[in-house]
Amino acid sequence: CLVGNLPSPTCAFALMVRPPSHCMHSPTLPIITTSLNMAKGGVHGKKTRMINATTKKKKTSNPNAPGKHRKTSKRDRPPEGDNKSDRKQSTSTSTTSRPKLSILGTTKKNAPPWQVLGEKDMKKNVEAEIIRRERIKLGIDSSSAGNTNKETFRADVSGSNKLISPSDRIMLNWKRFNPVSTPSDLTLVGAYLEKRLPPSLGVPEVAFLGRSNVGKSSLLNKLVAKVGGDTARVGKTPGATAAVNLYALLGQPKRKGGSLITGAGGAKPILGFADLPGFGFAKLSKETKESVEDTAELYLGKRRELSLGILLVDSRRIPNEDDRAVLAALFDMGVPLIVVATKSDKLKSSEVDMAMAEIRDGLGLPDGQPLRISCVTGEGIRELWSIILDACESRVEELKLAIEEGRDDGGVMRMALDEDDDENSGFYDDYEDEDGDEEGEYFDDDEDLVYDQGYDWVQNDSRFDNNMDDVLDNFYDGDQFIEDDDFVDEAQWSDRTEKESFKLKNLKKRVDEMERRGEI
Ligand SMILES: Nc1nc2c(ncn2[C@@H]2O[C@H](COP(=O)(O)OP(=O)(O)OP(=O)(O)O)[C@@H](O)[C@H]2O)c(=O)[nH]1
Ligand SMILES: [Mg+2]
Repeated sequence: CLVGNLPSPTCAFALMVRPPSHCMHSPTLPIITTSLNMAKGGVHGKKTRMINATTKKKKTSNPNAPGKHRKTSKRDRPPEGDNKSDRKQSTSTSTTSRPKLSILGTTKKNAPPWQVLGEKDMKKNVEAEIIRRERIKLGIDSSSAGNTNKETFRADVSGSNKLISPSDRIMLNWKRFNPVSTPSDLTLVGAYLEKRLPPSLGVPEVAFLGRSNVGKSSLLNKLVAKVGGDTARVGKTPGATAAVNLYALLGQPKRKGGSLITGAGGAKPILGFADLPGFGFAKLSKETKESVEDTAELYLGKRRELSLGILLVDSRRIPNEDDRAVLAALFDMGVPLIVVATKSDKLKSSEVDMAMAEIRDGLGLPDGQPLRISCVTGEGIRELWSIILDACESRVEELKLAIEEGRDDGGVMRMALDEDDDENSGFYDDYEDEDGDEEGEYFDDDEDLVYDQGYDWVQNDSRFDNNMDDVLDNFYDGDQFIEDDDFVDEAQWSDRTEKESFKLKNLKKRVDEMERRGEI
C-alpha cells in the first residue's frame, strides 16, 4: 500500500484510491493519497509513508469465497497488559502473529468477497503510482495526462460543483454543525440484487461497507438525522441489509400553493447513499449471498458517480482478513476510501488509543485513520460530513475534466454537468412525464426496484425456504456479533404507524412479486 499526500492542503480526507477501471485521471494510475486533517482526531500536520508493496503470496484459499463455510473461533485479546475482555477478535489470527498488511499483495485467492487485480497488475499500479508522485513533485499534474499544470486544472473545473448547488452546499455545511435537526429528507430509491444496478441519480454517491452488524445502516441514518421519509433498516441480528439499497438525500423542498411539497416530487436528490450488505452475510441462503456479492461487486466496480467508500470497522474488534480484503478490493476498484471505527461510545476512554492503533495497524492505515464515530454520542459525524463533501466535489471535478478531455461520456451525470443555467436541473428535466409534470415519475419506476428494504423480503423469499441447509451452513456462528441491546436510535424508528405502513408496503410488494413470478 502506498500512502502519500495530496498537494492540496485543504483536502480533509485521508485515503483516496483511483485505479484504472474507475480512473478519470489516467488510464492506468491508482492514486492513494492522504491528507491528515482530522478536526477532532487530534492529528495535526501531514505524514507520508510508503509500505513495501511486495508481499508474500498466501497459500491459503479464500475462506469466504462464495459457497464456502467459514468457521471462526473466539480468541482472547493477546497483547500483554491488555485486560479489556470485552473486546473480541473474530479470526484465528493472533495479533502477534498477524501477517504484515498485504493490501497490494492480496490475490483473488484470499480476497473475499469482491474482485481484486492479479499481482502483476498490482505491481504495475504501484509503479504507476511512484511515477505519478514524481510528476507531482516536479509540478506536473498527472491527473490531466501530464501536460496540464495544477493551476490550469483548477481553472478548467471552476464552477463544476454544480451538482451540489450552492444552496444545497450551504444546507449540507449547516448539517455538519447541526447533525441532529435538519430539514432534508431521505428516500429509498430501491433495493437491488441479481446484478441489477440502481438507476443513476446523476449525483455523487457514497457507499457504506463493512462486516455485518458493524453499524452501516445506523451511520447512514445518523448522517441524515432525518425528520421524515425512509430510514435504513437497522437490526440487532447481522444481515439486516441484504441488497444494495440506494437512498437519495433530497435537497431543498419545493413549494406548491404556499405549502411545502415533501418527498420525491418536491425535492431533487443531492447525494446518493448506497447501504451495502455486510460481509459475513449471516442468515442468507447461498444463492442470495452470491447474488448480493455479485451486485455489490458490480456496483463498486462500475458506478461512475461513486465518490467515496466508507469502510466501517467495529471499534471493539481487531480487523480481520475480510476487512483487509475489502480494503484491497476497493483499492483495486478505484474507490476513494475512508475507514471509520464505529460504536466508539462502547469504549472506555482508557481503551480508545489502543483500539484505534490496533485498527490502524491491522489495516495499514495512515495516521488520522480510522475516524472514530458513534451514532449514540454523534462523535465524528461532522468530520465525516466534511470528508463526504470533499470527496463528492473531487469526484464531480474529475468527472467534468474527464468529459472535457473525452475520456468519459459522463452518462447521466453529464446531463447535470451540461446544465449551465439552473444549477439543480439537468437530470430531472429528462425525467418529465408525458403530461409535463416534473419529476416524481422517476421514483415510481418499479421496473428496477427489486423490493423495498432487502431483509424482510429475503427472509420470506421462497429461495430462502428452499435452501434451509445452505442457510444453516452459512448461519452466523455468533463470533462477530456483539449484543447492542442498550442502543435504539430514535431517528431510526419514528412512530408505530409509520412502521405498520412500512410493513404493509413490503407485504404488497411481496405479493406483487409473487404474482409476477406466477407463484400465486
Ligand atoms: N452502541 C452503539 N450501537 C450501535 C451504533 N451503531 C449501530 N449500533 C447497533 O449495532 C447494531 C447493528 O446496526 P446496523 O446499522 O443494523 O448494522 P449494519 O452494519 O447495517 O448491519 P447489516 O445490515 O447486518 O450488515 C444495531 O443493534 C445498532 O443499534 C453505535 O454507534 N453505538
Ligand atoms: Mg444494514
